[in-house]
Amino acid sequence: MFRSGAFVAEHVSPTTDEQVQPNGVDLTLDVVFEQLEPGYLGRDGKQIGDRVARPMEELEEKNPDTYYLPAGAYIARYSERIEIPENHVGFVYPRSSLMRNSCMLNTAVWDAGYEGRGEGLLQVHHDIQIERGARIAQLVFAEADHEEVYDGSYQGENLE
Ligand SMILES: O=c1ccn([C@H]2C[C@H](O)[C@@H](COP(=O)(O)OP(=O)(O)OP(=O)(O)O)O2)c(=O)[nH]1
Repeated sequence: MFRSGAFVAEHVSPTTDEQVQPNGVDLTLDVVFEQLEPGYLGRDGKQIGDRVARPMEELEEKNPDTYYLPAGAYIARYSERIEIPENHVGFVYPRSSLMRNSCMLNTAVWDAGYEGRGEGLLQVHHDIQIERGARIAQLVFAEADHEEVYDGSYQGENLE
């Protein structure tokens, strides 16, 4: 069973009322990165290729914190700290308005016990402007059995 947005919100911080949806919680954009160097996935290890934060365009004075993203692939970091509670698994979907603007967020599985500010693959198929802090995604929780909790290399990532 999928949990309510109100339940998900107990595990996402900070959140505003606007972010809490019937079935999940909207996540907002913090930083957009562009990968510069090849990564590596081996049988025993992995490496994330070097990346650089995209500059923000000062398009208009009233709206300075805006990314102008030409078509391409980017890594988007979410602003919110997320905890996946035991007996749950998390999934992130793109916000429909992102998709309707010819862009997509590709995401992986969020494991029980994970805590951090995670990332997603932002695919831009048509140039788009996204303000820092804009809602781009939605996190949902499903109940799930598991034996252990997450203890991988991304545990606690991007928490200051
Ligand atoms: O779209 C996603 C999906 C997951 N995560 C977070 C939560 C998840 O629990 C963690 C690790 O994901 P995964 O287990 O797929 O990573 P891995 O590549 O297998 O690395 P490791 O074995 O170090 O965990 O990354 C994200 O930030 N974005």
